[in-house]
Amino acid sequence: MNVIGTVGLPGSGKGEAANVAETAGVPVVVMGDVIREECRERGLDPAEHHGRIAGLLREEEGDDAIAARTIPRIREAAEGRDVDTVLVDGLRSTVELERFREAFGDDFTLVAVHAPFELRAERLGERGRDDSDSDLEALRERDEREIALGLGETLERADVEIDNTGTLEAFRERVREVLDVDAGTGSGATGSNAEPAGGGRR
Ligand SMILES: Nc1ncnc2c1ncn2[C@@H]1O[C@H](COP(=O)(O)OP(=O)(O)OP(=O)(O)O)[C@@H](O)[C@H]1O
Repeated sequence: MNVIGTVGLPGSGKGEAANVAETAGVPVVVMGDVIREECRERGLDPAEHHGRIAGLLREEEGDDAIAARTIPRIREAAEGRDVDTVLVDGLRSTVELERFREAFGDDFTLVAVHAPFELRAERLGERGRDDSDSDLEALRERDEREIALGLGETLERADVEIDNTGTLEAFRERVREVLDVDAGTGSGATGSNAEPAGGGRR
């Protein structure tokens, strides 16, 4: 099984990469889902407590806690499906990277998605998912928080780099190349069980 992890600063294009994977029938495991689930188990609203619970999990179970909890989900995502690639969205630190390398060895590939600050700010502003993203200062703070967690160092240790400074279509094509899937049929090297691409975009 090939496990492809993505890493990138806020707004770099990780979510888009995950959309491309899903459209091509490649299962996507989102590390943040582990935290959302933990929030619910503790009776807390994830929208409000996500950051605090992520920190708490790391304190209680170690810096690799979220990666450790994600590993069985990755294996489950591939189980019973005619796929041999799984995409993992949400790596944040080298500790997590090491945990994945330990679990999957050479089958783990870290893909860094890069886009400059101004472009990310513009794209996040356009998306309107989070009002504060249109505020450059808020994005700068988010960047700093992520870098403090170890995201910068993790980016530097990527196996594959994707530059997301061109069109969305060019980016999607590059992601398909890295995932080794086709746009048209969703079949590619990951198997034939995939849904047809094209209409599945969120
Ligand atoms: N090449 C591109 N051209 C135009 N828009 C893009 C491009 N790449 C991504 N976008 C858009 O920019 C926004 C941010 O991208 P995306 O959500 O994939 O980032 P992200 O890395 O997942 O961010 P976050 O960490 O905040 O979740 C999205 O609306 C996405 O559709």
